[in-house]
Amino acid sequence: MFIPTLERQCTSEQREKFLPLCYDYRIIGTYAQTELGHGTFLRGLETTAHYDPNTQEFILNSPTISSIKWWPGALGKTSTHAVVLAQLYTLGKCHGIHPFVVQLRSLDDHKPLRGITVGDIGPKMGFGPNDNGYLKLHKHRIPRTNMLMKYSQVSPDGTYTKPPRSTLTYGTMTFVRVLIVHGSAIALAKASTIAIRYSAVRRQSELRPGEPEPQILSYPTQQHKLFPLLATAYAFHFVQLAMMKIYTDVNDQINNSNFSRIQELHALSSGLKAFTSWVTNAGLEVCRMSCGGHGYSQASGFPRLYADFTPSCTYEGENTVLMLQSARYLVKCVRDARSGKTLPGTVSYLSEDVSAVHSGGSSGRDLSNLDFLISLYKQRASNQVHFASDKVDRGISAGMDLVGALNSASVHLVSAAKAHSHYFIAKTFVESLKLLKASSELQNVLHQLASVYVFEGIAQSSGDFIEDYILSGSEAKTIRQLAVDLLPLIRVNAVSLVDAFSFRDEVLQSVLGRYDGNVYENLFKWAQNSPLNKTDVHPSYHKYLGPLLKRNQSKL
Ligand SMILES: CCC/C=C/C(=O)SCCNC(=O)CCNC(=O)[C@H](O)C(C)(C)COP(=O)([O-])OP(=O)([O-])OC[C@H]1O[C@@H](n2cnc3c(N)ncnc32)[C@H](O)[C@@H]1OP(=O)([O-])[O-]
Ligand SMILES: Cc1cc2nc3c(=O)[nH]c(=O)nc-3n(C[C@H](O)[C@H](O)[C@H](O)COP(=O)(O)OP(=O)(O)OC[C@H]3O[C@@H](n4cnc5c(N)ncnc54)[C@H](O)[C@@H]3O)c2cc1C
Repeated sequence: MFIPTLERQCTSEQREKFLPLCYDYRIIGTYAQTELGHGTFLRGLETTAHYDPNTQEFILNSPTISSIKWWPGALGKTSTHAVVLAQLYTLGKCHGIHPFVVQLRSLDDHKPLRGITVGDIGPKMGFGPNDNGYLKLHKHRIPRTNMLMKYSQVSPDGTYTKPPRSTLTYGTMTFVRVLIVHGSAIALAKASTIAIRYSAVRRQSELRPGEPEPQILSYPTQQHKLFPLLATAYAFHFVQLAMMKIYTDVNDQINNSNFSRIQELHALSSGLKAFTSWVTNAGLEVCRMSCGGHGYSQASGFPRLYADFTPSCTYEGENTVLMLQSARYLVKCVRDARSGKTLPGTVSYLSEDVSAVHSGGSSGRDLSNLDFLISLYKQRASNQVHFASDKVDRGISAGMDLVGALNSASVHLVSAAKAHSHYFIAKTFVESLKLLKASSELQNVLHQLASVYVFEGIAQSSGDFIEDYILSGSEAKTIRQLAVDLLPLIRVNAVSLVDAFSFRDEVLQSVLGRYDGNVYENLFKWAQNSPLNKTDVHPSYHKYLGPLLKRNQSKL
């Protein structure tokens, strides 16, 4: 996050000064925003940067315990520098949070500089090798030119020039949220690879006495746990490509001083970051449990995969908070549509009339037709956004201010943003396959995956579709069965579909997910390396167990 911030928020002189140092690893940096007291509420950050025109320096200070920076990755022991987000004061006025490059440690002996107290925050649930750190600043002075000034400036006499948009400071977070959509796709692909390969190796239970034990991958229930997640990993792959394309397009526009799509990008990236990381987080646990007892061993790779992935739901914007950000934009779009404004691409459907139950056009309600089903996802998203939006309007009519009305409708707003994100993902998956240049055999296999994704998505949220009369109960049941019918077809290619992710064994770090399938022999080898097995008789025997056993035996 250090380098992306410099790349986005430096002036050209600052780029020339800082970036070569970073690219050559002459300095190592971190992004220090979150404090003990505040992570989500950025306006509440307490670190201050007071400008002193006499020396042309900023004085950085952590005025309270709650203002100590807390969590930044590699801050504790590794980083020599940080981008510190602090409340800017100049000529007696506060101008909100701004980014400052702060040197933390000497480049000669790595000792913290005067005015800097820095350290590691202690062990976490995962991320063991990362020294997430704390930082307390005591009247620490930095040159004026260390404030990142691409968008807002403080001139030598202290005059402040505000940015064209205050949220441009948040640009790095948007970028990393887009990367987390990609990270979700990767994590789910890894977990599916481990679980599906292992399920092809593992045999368990005789269906009928005397029959060979089937591979557990042959059980429909096992397929029903894993194949929708495999399909989801593929869906997330295509959606992260689409998200990155939108990000790049909007970022290019921003670089040309066109800020018209910032809000759309913020809403979409926030919704997709939250949706994909929540689904992946839950999916990793399903994959682990689908491997039975061995899934609980560190040898499976799941404990580390889960512990390292799960903070994705929290960092870079806590998921509920981001869903609310996304919903806030959707509500605004409903208002804009009602007042006759044209809505941008990803939300244009909110101005369509989807209130009538969809007839399905000339082909009728063909429940296996993906285009038809995507139109039902659209209808569900639109209904939920309008429902939540109406709740907000009713709150305002009842005398609440906008903030109060949004807060009181927030449970519905989160559902609406989830439905919007789900529609975007399902639509993107189906549309991406249409554009893919692939053999008809491959298209066929990918179509099966897209179908199971779309069918299962409806089956798992059937209440939403039935509540709003988008589907009848019997239609929802039919779609649930269509998903089940696909499982044996996907079974044929399941191992190839995870092999296609092409994770090397060193990357998966899983005995269960080994490419060669040689699981049992390697589990046995892995266990030999347990520290407890260094000696045949463990030292604890001599200290505790031996005396206990001997004392009790002598009583006999
Ligand atoms: C590997 C990773 C390691 C992890 C690293 C980290 O975690 S690093 C730490 C990561 N930390 C976090 O991620 C912290 C999470 N917190 C935040 O990002 C924000 O403070 C907030 C989103 C909660 C908004 O707070 P708020 O309610 O106080 O509101 P406000 O006054 O701030 O904004 C008002 C207006 O700004 C709009 N807008 C907001 N963001 C963006 C954006 N990115 N783009 C464009 N626009 C944006 C918003 O829509 C609204 O527009 P409107 O409706 O007025 O037209
Ligand atoms: C592994 C890891 C790495 C990190 N790396 C960095 C880093 O490099 N740099 C950095 O600066 N930070 C980093 N962070 C900090 C991270 O960005 C914050 O923890 C995150 O943004 C969440 O903020 P919070 O901790 O204040 O959560 P809180 O906001 O306190 O969330 C707690 C609960 O309150 C709810 N809540 C909060 N506000 C609202 C609201 N307005 N409406 C409804 N519900 C609300 C949330 O939904 C949640 O359930 C890291 C964190 C972790 C875990």
